[in-house]
Order: sequence, then C-alpha cells, then structure tokens
Amino acid sequence: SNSSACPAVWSTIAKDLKSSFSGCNNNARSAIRFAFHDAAGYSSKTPVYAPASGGADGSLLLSSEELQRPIENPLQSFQPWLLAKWNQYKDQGVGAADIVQFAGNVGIRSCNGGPVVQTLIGREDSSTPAPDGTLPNAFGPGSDYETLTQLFADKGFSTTDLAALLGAHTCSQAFAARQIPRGAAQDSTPTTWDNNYYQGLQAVHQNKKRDSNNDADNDVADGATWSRFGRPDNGPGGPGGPPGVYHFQSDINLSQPNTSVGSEMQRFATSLDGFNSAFVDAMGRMNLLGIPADVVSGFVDCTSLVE
Ligand code: HEM
Repeated sequence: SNSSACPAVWSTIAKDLKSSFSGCNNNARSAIRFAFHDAAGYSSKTPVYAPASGGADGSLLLSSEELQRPIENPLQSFQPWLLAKWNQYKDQGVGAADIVQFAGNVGIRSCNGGPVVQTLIGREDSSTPAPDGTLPNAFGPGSDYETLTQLFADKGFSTTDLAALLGAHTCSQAFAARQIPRGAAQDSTPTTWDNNYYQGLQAVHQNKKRDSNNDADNDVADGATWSRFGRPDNGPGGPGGPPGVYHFQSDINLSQPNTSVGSEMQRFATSLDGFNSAFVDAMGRMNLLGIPADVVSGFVDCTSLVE
C-alpha cells in the first residue's frame, strides 16, 4: 500500500468525522461497532463470493435485510447517519465499505487514548446481505466460551486476537440489550480507551472466587441470574446508585481465568500497551476481512488521516 496515493477527499472526510465523533460520543461508538459488524459477516464456513464473502464489503450500510436482523440492534438508528455521510462523498469516488471501516477507525481514535489502526482504502462494495449467523451473541445461546472462540477462529482470529478485540468494550454502552439497564456501560470510563474493562472483569471473577458459597449478595456467585452480578463493580454507581458497569454474559464467559482468552484478558488488565498493540494488529485485519490478499496489496494507505 501507498500512503502518498490516499485520495484528497479522505482528508475532508477525516475532518468531518473527527468533529462528528468528538468526545467518543454515541455516533463514534456506534461507528466502531458498525465497522465490526460489517466486517465480521465473513466466515470461512460460509460460501466464498465476491468481493469479500460478506466481510468488509459495506453490506451492512447497503442492505436493509442485513441491517434489520435483531443482532444489529440498535445500529438501525445509526445507519441513516452514516449513509447520509456516504451519500455526501460517494460522487468523489468514496466507497461504502471504505467509509464504514474508516469511520470505525476514526471512532476508535476519537476516544481518549484511542489507538491508531492502520487504515487502508480501496474496497469493493456489495449490497448482498452477509450470511446470517456470523455475529456473536452476548446473552443466552451462543454466548458460551466454546461457541464464541470457534466463531472468531472461523474469521481467522486467534484467542489473543479475540481477547484484544473485546477490549473495544472499553468504550461501549448497551442500548438494545434487554438484560441490562438501557445505556449501561461495560467499563467505568466509557469515553476513555483504557484497560478498565479488563480490570472490571477480573474483579468479577475475583468476587466469584471469594464468594463461592454465598449467593446472598449481588455478585457472580452462582452465575444464576447474571444481571444480579452485573452490578457496577468499579463504576460510578455502586449498588443502588445510577447505572454503572454491567457486563455481558459473553464477556464474563470469555474472561474466565485458566482459559486461553481469559489469560490474555488478564494480561491486558495489567498492560495497556499490550492491549493496544494486540488490538491494533487484530483490528487492522478485521478491517479487511474476506478480501483476498492480492486485492489488499493494491489498496492505498490513509492511516495518517486517522492520527
Ligand atoms: C463476543 C464478541 C462480542 C459480543 C457478544 C458483543 C456484543 C455487544 C453488545 C450486545 C453490545 C450492546 C449493543 C446495544 O445493546 O446497544 C455491544 C456494544 C458494542 N460493541 Fe460489542 N460485542 C462483541 C465484540 C465486539 C468487538 C470485536 C468490537 C469492536 C472491535 C465491539 C465493539 C462494540 C462497541 C464499540 C459497542 C458500543 C456501541 C455503543 O456504545 O453504542 N464489540 N457489543
């Protein structure tokens, strides 16, 4: 890839999106999840088709069938905003798949401490809905450790990659998940990109160990109703306070100590640099999911605009 070839229009888009995403706001966080959900439509277990087998092809922006799936909730309210942005620039040769991933990377960077992910441009678009069933569940069936590690392995991600990618929940809030209060965050500082997310999950497992014989209080004890232990652990609320930190069942399952994902998450809880370098590596590949390597080699590098 060639950075001098990054088309000028992307400078305008970078300025536009940076101001729209300022402070790691709702649109910034939605853009990060939107990029993930567009790209992660790829799986080695589904049929190969051009241009990206359901991966980073813009289909989440272009296919209403894909967008309407419940797993996308509540991105249906963000998509029109991003579509309008794309409509504003598409006559200047801007692709839908490219703007989706570019916006995700600007979103990450807009969070306080957010890293710079390599940002390549040149994708082909597709309005074919990605294969269904390729995205992870946070609660209930499919949110278990085995299913989720296999799901990500099928996209080419190792357990280290998965541990790092989950760290995006350093800046997540949940608005659609009915199992937790609306707007609840997954770490205590949702506009800051840090490793508190991992620390909070460590605390959950610590509490579980400490309290394995006692189910009388609000913790992970018996894992019966996870929302009872989804209390703010190091968050602004504390029991009885305003909504603070609520964990997804998937995040708790994947962070179990003595598992390969869990031990990497434990490492990231104590190493912000370790988290960021693993995240940048995995997210750079997420951005390109399903696109053949020989096609990627012709892409141009617009990373400097994200910095
Ligand atoms: C096992 C894997 C994952 C599961 C089960 C999962 C699930 C979820 C769920 C249920 C929400 C809340 C949606 C809502 O109710 O509004 C969410 C939010 C979010 N997720 Fe994930 N996620 C996973 C991995 C990832 C990855 C790999 C990324 C990005 C690299 C990511 C980025 C985000 C972001 C930024 C939000 C916040 C959106 C907002 O604040 O509006 N997630 N995720």
